[in-house]
Amino acid sequence: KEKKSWSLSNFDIGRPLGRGKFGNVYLAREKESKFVVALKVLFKKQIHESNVEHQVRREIEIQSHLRHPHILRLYGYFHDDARIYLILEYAPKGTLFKELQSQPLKRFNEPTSAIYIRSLASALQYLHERDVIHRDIKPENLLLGHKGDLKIADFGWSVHEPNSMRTTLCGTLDYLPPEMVQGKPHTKNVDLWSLGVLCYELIVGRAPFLATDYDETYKKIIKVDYKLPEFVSRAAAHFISKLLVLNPQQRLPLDQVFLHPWVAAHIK
Ligand SMILES: Cc1cc(Nc2nc(/C=C/c3ccccc3)nc3cc(N4CCN(C)CC4)ccc23)n[nH]1
Repeated sequence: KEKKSWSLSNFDIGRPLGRGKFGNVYLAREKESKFVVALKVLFKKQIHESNVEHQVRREIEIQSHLRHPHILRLYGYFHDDARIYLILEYAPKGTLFKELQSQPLKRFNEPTSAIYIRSLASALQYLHERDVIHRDIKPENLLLGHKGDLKIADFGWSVHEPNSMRTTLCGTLDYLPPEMVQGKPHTKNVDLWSLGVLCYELIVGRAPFLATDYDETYKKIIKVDYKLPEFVSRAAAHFISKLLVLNPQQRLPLDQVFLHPWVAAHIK
């Protein structure tokens, strides 16, 4: 069917949901259908100045063709002279980052964590089958649908949550694998490392290579220097140790992730 062309006049704009480097994300509603969406506004000037036009085009091209329950939908886009607007799926339960912070112990129990990890692994498998890699899977970029189900939302460009200290404090090194922090070419196995980092963070409540400064974090990443607290089960510890592996080729492949006892044990 013919793609409808959208414009700002089709939408009622609601509250801002978050602030990005290239613009903000707003709650919005399409006037005719009353369909609620998230409208991501990117400023052409800033995109041009940061020379990321190609990246924005790539993001739009890739994300608009993806259809998976754990990947946030991009329904369409439009632009005016100053801005590009992305019409995105609205995830009503916010970011996993906020959900993690709202936990009494700032961490999830292992069954909950395993369900999040399993959802992510199925989204990554879908992406890898389509040769799409390196989706920024840190908690700030993961949203929760109305059933609390995970959605990878690739906000892409160094986004600053309204009050998440992380982006300012530790920068984005936390989730990057050794091959990326050393500027080597990266393969889809970077996502396996990030899955391990996320798993650690959900269960422990902080990133495995967290350090006071950039260089400290860098050194810990390239030495794969992390410790697991006592309360982490042996099955979880084993699972994490199979993903946080220096050599990208030796990381547990996604089809093995689903078979690992720690992940398989918590299938409802
Ligand atoms: C694209 C998108 C966002 C989205 N939903 C939401 N995004 C963001 C924060 C978004 C954001 C955007 C840019 C930079 C940083 C954060 N925060 C949200 C917070 C929400 N609430 C309602 C539920 N509360 C428990 C927490 C606060 C709900 C939806 C949110 N659906 N689709």
